[in-house]
Amino acid sequence: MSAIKLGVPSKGRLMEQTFDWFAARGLTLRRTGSEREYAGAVEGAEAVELVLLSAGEIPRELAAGRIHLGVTGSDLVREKLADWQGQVADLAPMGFGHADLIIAVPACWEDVDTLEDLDAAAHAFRAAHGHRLRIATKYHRLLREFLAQEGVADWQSVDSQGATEGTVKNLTAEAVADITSSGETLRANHLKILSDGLIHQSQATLFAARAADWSGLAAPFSALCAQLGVPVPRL
Ligand SMILES: Nc1ncnc2c1ncn2[C@@H]1O[C@H](COP(=O)(O)OP(=O)(O)OP(=O)(O)O)[C@@H](O)[C@H]1O
Ligand SMILES: O=P(O)(O)OC[C@H]1O[C@H](OP(=O)(O)OP(=O)(O)O)[C@H](O)[C@@H]1O
Repeated sequence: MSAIKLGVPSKGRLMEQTFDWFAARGLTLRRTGSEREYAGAVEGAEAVELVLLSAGEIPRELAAGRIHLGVTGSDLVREKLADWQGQVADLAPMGFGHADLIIAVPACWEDVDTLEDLDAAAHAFRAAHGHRLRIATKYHRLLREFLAQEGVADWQSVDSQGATEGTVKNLTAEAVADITSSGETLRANHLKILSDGLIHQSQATLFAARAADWSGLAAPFSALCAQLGVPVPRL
């Protein structure tokens, strides 16, 4: 018999809080095998199979229909999938994994507090240096869409897959677009958030894949949605 494949983050706080969220709804998810083996089991629901994946890969697995359901950050789905709403249905915000995707600039840039100021600074920067102001990020799509919508021009993104706040000190970027939760990393790196520089408020979210093969799964899926207390989406 086919089963509903549920993809969840394979490690860390996101995995533990995901397990807790399902446990509160009567579903026991657990890792099986050795501590390092990415195998899992589900108890308490019919025809649900656990797939442990990197949080960053869950959007792609959903889009490809290789998993039916997936838990990951709402930021990652928006960043990794073009037309994300055409590819997945948003079933439930889960109330953890909160983080803000923001734009920050050096704290010593006294004249730059807003996106309008950033736009002016970017024009001045290009005139002075002959190349565009660099914003380091791993959220290229969200940053591009946000700044286009807000009318900021004359900037370029540079890729940074980690330690993004360090790029300004290392002189590989003038500004950053990254996730923050406590704000400690920004403060420690002498960066300040633009007052209107909030791109997305992210949290862990349960998504359903439109491209997955749902044939024969309508009954277990309805039962699962009822158990989780979420409406059955139109896929
Ligand atoms: N400091 C933070 N506080 C809260 N949430 C965070 C923080 N940093 C990242 N997140 C969120 O955690 C999720 C996973 O982030 P990220 O892609 O960095 O995963 P990772 O831990 O590097 O895992 P993997 O490499 O397995 O994908 C994202 O949705 C992100 O918004
Ligand atoms: O506001 P704070 O509470 O200080 O958290 C923000 C930091 O957390 C994340 O990094 P992570 O630890 O995931 O490492 P990364 O640099 O590899 O992304 C994010 O990229 C920030 O660097």
